[in-house]
Amino acid sequence: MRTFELTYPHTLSGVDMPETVSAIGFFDGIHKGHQQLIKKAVEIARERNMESAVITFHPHPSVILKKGIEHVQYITPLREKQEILQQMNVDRLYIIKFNEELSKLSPQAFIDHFIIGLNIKHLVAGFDYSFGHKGSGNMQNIAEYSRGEFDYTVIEKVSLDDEKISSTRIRNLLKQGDVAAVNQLLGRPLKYTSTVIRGAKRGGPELGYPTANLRINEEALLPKIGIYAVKIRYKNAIYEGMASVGTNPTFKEDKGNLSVEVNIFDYNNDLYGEELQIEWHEFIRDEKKFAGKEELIAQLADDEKTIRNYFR
Ligand SMILES: Cc1cc2nc3c(=O)[nH]c(=O)nc-3n(C[C@H](O)[C@H](O)[C@H](O)COP(=O)(O)O)c2cc1C
Ligand SMILES: Nc1ncnc2c1ncn2[C@@H]1O[C@H](COP(=O)(O)OP(=O)(O)O)[C@@H](O)[C@H]1O
Repeated sequence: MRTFELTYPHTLSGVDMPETVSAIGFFDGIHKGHQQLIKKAVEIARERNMESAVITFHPHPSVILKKGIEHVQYITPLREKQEILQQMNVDRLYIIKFNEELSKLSPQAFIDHFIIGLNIKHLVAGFDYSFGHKGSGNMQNIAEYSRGEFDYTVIEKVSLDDEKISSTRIRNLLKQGDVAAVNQLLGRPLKYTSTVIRGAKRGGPELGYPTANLRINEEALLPKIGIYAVKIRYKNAIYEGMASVGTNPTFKEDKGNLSVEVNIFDYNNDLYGEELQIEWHEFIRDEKKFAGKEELIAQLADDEKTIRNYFR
């Protein structure tokens, strides 16, 4: 997959670009609905002997339009989005960096610059996709803007349990800690990739449960504070383990600071500076303040038992 970072105006010339079939959208999460849409673009590209493409936006337009006030966290940070699209056999990824001027383009100017201008011959988008100033262009009136240069496919609402699959629904489930339901909507386990940093050096020596502390990735959404059954990918191997998202209230010196830590089962080696990928599988319990470390240790032993059973 080739990636192109564009802004408005971009300097790519349509005549030098291959003809593509392109999916367009913000696609946070690349959930099952998004997947249908992107697969459709890849499929039509194949039929027409064209390259497949995805047009997306980064950062989220609201970051630009609210002048940096809002700090957006993503279900799939950009790097993960790229990995997933690559796996879906997308040939070209156009990442558009939103700006004030772009937000003011008329629907016709948007289409001329970013669709016709990138030599897109077929566009695939969701039924509720909109474009141009204040979103006045949409998939119902897009034919008025196409100048006969491209045609399009509209993907209807994709539901699970009678409710639309959407990034908002996934964000709400994450706030409730329901990672199992999130995984259903994503069609794969939710992931969190980061680097192991040093913690208080308490887990191994004092508790008998070493925990790899992950650097907080400001761009990534986390499930709510609590304890989770997880799988850990490290150097092409997969381990089971238990993760804590929280502030370690039992130890007041950690107070207020959010940490993401994971105890990896059947593993014993230095991980400082290494990159791990956590897959969230199930919410186990809320974080608690224990009277002392003996009680926390007993709870950790119990969590381990619960989680080993869960994976069995
Ligand atoms: C599975 C798991 C469950 C945990 N549950 C709690 C908890 O309920 N309350 C709490 O104060 N800390 C909890 N912790 C966090 C520990 O307090 C923390 O991992 C320990 O203090 C080690 O910190 P360190 O890695 O900075 O040395 C949990 C950690 C793990 C891995
Ligand atoms: N099974 C394991 N799970 C997690 N970390 C482990 C494990 N075995 C060894 N380690 C190492 O031990 C470190 C955690 O030990 P810990 O005493 O909790 O220190 P820290 O407070 O610095 O995280 C990890 O960062 C990793 O390098």
